[in-house]
Amino acid sequence: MALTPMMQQYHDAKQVAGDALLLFRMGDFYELFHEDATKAAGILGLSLTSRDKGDPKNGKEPTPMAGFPHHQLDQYLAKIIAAGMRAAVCEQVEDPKEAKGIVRRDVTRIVSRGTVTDDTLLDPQSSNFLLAIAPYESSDRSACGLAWIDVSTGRFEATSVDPSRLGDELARIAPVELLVREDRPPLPVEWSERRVVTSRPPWAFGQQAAKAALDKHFGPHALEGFGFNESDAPALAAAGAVLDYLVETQKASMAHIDRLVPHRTGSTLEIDESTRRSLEITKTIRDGTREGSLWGVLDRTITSMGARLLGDWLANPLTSVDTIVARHDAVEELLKNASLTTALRETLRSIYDMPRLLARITTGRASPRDLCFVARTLACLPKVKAKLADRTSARLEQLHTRIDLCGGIRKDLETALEEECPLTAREGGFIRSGFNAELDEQRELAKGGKQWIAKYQAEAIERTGIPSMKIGFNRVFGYYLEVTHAHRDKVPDDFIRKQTLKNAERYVTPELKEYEEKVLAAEERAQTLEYDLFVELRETVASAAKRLQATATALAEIDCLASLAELARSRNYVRPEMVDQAKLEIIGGRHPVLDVTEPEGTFVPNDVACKSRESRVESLEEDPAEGASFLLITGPNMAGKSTYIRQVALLTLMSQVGSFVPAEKATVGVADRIFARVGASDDLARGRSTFMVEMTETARILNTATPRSLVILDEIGRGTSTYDGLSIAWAVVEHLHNVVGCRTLFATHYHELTDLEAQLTGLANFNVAVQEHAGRVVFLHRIISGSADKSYGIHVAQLAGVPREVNERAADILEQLEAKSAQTGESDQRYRLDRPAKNGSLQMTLFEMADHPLLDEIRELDIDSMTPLEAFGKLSDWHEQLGTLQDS
Ligand SMILES: Nc1ncnc2c1ncn2[C@@H]1O[C@H](COP(=O)(O)OP(=O)(O)OP(=O)(O)O)[C@@H](O)[C@H]1O
Repeated sequence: MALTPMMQQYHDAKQVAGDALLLFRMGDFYELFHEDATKAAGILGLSLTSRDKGDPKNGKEPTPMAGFPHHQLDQYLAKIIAAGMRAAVCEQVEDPKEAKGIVRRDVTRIVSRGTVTDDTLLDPQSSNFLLAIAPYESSDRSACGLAWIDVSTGRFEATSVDPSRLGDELARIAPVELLVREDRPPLPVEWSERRVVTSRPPWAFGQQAAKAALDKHFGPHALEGFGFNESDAPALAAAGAVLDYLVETQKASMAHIDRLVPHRTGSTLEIDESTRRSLEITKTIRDGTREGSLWGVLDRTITSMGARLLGDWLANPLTSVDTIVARHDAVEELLKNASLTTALRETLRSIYDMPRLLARITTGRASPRDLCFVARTLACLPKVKAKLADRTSARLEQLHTRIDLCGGIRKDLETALEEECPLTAREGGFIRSGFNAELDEQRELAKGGKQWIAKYQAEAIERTGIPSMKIGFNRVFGYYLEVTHAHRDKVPDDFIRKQTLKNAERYVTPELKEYEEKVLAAEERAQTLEYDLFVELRETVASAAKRLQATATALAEIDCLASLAELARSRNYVRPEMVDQAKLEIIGGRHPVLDVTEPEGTFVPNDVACKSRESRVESLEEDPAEGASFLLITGPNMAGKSTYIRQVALLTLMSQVGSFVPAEKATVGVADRIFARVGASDDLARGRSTFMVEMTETARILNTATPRSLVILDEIGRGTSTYDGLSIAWAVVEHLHNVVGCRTLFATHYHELTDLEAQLTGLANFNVAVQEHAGRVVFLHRIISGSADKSYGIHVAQLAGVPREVNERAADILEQLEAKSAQTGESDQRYRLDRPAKNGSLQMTLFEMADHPLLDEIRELDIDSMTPLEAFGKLSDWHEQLGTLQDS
């Protein structure tokens, strides 16, 4: 059956929309049809109706249909986006009055999580990145290009990474939507969950398509100017893919995306996905929220752009001492000058989210209110600039210079706009009177006309003696005089009847028509003029977008620095001394989150001192008693081991972000990478057990840590049997101490490991002090030198409410086991790993297996040629064989 012209138009639009829900504008409604209508009815709570009755004879079902009034578009877009779907908005693109035949319609934009620009659909405090992943393979290289755009601010960056680092980069950038090649296997669940994943054809990721898209947008040769080179081919392929997608779906000017910034590894601290999660830098492990994370505690910013920048700083701590020190200098100046900081923060309260306003202005989606917000922000700039006039630190000096007052634009906006402006330009009334003579004239005419109509009504009442007669207006007849049936006989002859209602008649007169034309024409003219003036103003601001954006970036940074100063003041933080050596000395350090959440004064501060093997060797020549590189921390459950080691990692990270730290004194050597393996987590989604996850992460640390890194490890080897676990922990300690030599804090319950202090010169034992009082333990949370005497596991079980008889039985068993082990001379170290210094090969001393053939294999093993993961695999293998042997 042939389609009606309108349904043909619908089908054409649906081709463009693809899998996005097509919102098809029909008069004052957006309608959805077919499958889209059925889906929308479920997601959006719309009632499902049908457009026709179908054709039962030919087996044709009625066409499902659902819709909503046009003014509710934003509300429904928000729901569609929240449901992780995309929506294609198909508008009427010509005036129905002027249409010959059916009105023309076009898909004007495709909206998804990663392409929204409306404030109502965005999280003010987070960037909203759309990220493309471009797989890249050449004869000598396999890489992944990544490019991410925040359309709501215009930020655009790209990088090339080794495919193994893809998860880390996704955790760092935290995009909301991913563009992937449709012919590649689906991404692992943990990368795609809570994100929209949009498939794109392979050609979209090709080098040629990318070059064409980038050249078209930025102009030829712009990329070299941005600092890209030949080795960046994967990054550029991704950049082209993401830009091309925007051009295709947004159909608006993307002029605000005026730069593509290369992201270079090495300039920022490398933090892998699991470390980011374990340290709870931007969200908590428990519920994935900002509240309770480091970001939540640190953020005292006033503006949304400041909050986003701080999030960005936390995701990308610095590695250059000079740049970090420049931030610390600025924070210190603001901390010392409290009145300046208070005044700056007060002014920032009147500043709006400029990057997002500018994005809407340059893409032509701004409202008069957006322009009004720009004007208000510009009005604050002289105050901010004046306040920074006497600054002394280099960074504040630079920021002061970067604030461009944009006086001309401010004056234009202030003379043109009313104090309060409406949300849509069509509402009108936002241009000040006196700004444009023609507009004033038309407004007067329209106003005068309305007064005339009121007067005409009064005169008509007097002339006819019909007191209830009133003048009304509708779109069909324009102005009319309404007379109830009771007064019909008093209607004069010059009234022309137009419409009969149930209780009344409607009439027009020649005079009424004449004035109506004048009024309506004036109103329409005023509206058009006002809209044109609005577009002109919008363009004035858009043409200065670059200057305004640079000023906005400076304001965001001032907000961040002032926020760090305010935090340092209110929480009593100190400035860390940054050094270019791999050492760390903290006195009276506190965990930044527990410091806030624990009752005031109850958190017990602790010290730390360690330095990498290299720095230790250097300083040993001066002072043989200089600190260790490897701190082994034992202590009862619940004593505070994990808290302590995390605290050390967090204080290092905070220092490199530019923040002061919760401590009495801190000297921090810049780390190139921080690794945290804290707490057991499994990854059932990828079919990996807790132990497998632990080993993969551990292997990665051993393979990638450098002498400049900081490693914190908690309970390594806990996910397997005691001896396997101990063997692995042992080997890990040796590798980190002997081979890597980086600063390491290792919390463990394997007391056997404390014996290593005698063999490994850079290893020092620490434990967490407890007091035993009337059979109960009291946790002092104080880290002291030396190893713990026992685990107090049973005491903790008692604290946790394990029934008394179970606890007593456990204590009984423990006693018997200890007695047995004393008798036989056996200890947990039966299967200890022994590394003869001579050939460096790892051997296992299996006391009970003197003649087992496995021993030869073990003796011959060249551990140095294996990766740690291979070595662990081998160990597990042996233990398994040993187990079978013992069982038989
Ligand atoms: N320095 C401290 N001051 C005050 N309270 C602390 C301190 N350190 C830890 N705590 C408290 O002790 C609790 C347990 O700490 P943590 O989880 O670090 O212990 P743990 O030794 O790692 O335990 P387990 O071995 O059972 O994992 C924390 O939740 C915290 O409330």
